[in-house]
Amino acid sequence: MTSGTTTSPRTDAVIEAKDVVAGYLPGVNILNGCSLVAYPGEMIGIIGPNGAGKSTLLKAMFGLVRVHSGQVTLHGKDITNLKANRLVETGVGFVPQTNNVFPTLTIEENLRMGLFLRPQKLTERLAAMWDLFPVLHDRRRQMAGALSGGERQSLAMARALMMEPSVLLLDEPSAGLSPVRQDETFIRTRHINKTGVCVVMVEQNARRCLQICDRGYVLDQGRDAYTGTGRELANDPKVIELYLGTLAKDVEEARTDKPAGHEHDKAAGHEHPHHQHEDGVHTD
Ligand SMILES: Nc1ncnc2c1ncn2[C@@H]1O[C@H](COP(=O)(O)OP(=O)(O)OP(=O)(O)O)[C@@H](O)[C@H]1O
Repeated sequence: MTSGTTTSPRTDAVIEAKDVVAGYLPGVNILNGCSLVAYPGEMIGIIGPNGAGKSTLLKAMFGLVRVHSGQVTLHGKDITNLKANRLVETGVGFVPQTNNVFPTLTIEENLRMGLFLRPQKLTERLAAMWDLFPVLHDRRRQMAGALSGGERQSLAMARALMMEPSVLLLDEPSAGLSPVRQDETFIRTRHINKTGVCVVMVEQNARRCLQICDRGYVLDQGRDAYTGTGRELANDPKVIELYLGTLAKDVEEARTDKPAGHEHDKAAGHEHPHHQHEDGVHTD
């Protein structure tokens, strides 16, 4: 567990935001020196109180909110304030929370739109998406507007994946879904992550987010207040006081492989190695 701005000796970051100061209006900063790093293969969750700047951080990483100072890098290359189309070309995929599909286009047309920068790979990428999302293949000629919330979320992710991004930025993928569909979305996201795509997602469902992600960031007032594994965050008294409330107990109860006699591990800082189920759900 670290507190405040994170620095790391590692040099293999996939995407990194360093001390980002950003906002929507001149003179009004929403992010006040916010940092986040995602390493190869990681799935990162961003949680925090309402208005903390979680979505703004994702948007700043995707060039949708002006970064006034600080830097965003992809594989060490500066991508700060690049336009969204350049970022997509470079390897960043972004799925906004709403309006993330073209409702009057078919599912297949939506996926074609996702690859308009590289049409020569269409057949190959469509096949990969049908593999990942069989339900989309079955309904490929239907209008996207006819999809359920969970299916639409799948299509939005598939569209972003058409360009084979190094990192997928997801803004509240479980928003508006029933608990069952939320869980399917989390597990599907973990599955996508296991195909080699780094995932950074903002989530309101902090409990589930901390269970399934490799690491989390707790944002507060536009800063990365805390970072650590889900278990570290869920058990940190300061994080609980700031945001989580009774969450630590919930996360602990969700453990299915809790061996007898390991009660001391519940204390923050007594980490033991992760155990991971095939669906990617951490249960340590
Ligand atoms: N387009 C915008 N123009 C001006 N201010 C905005 C805009 N979008 C967000 N804000 C402001 O930025 C602040 C942070 O918003 P943001 O959506 O990043 O928070 P969040 O942590 O994602 O919150 P929530 O959990 O409620 O979605 C809020 O005070 C919000 O009012």
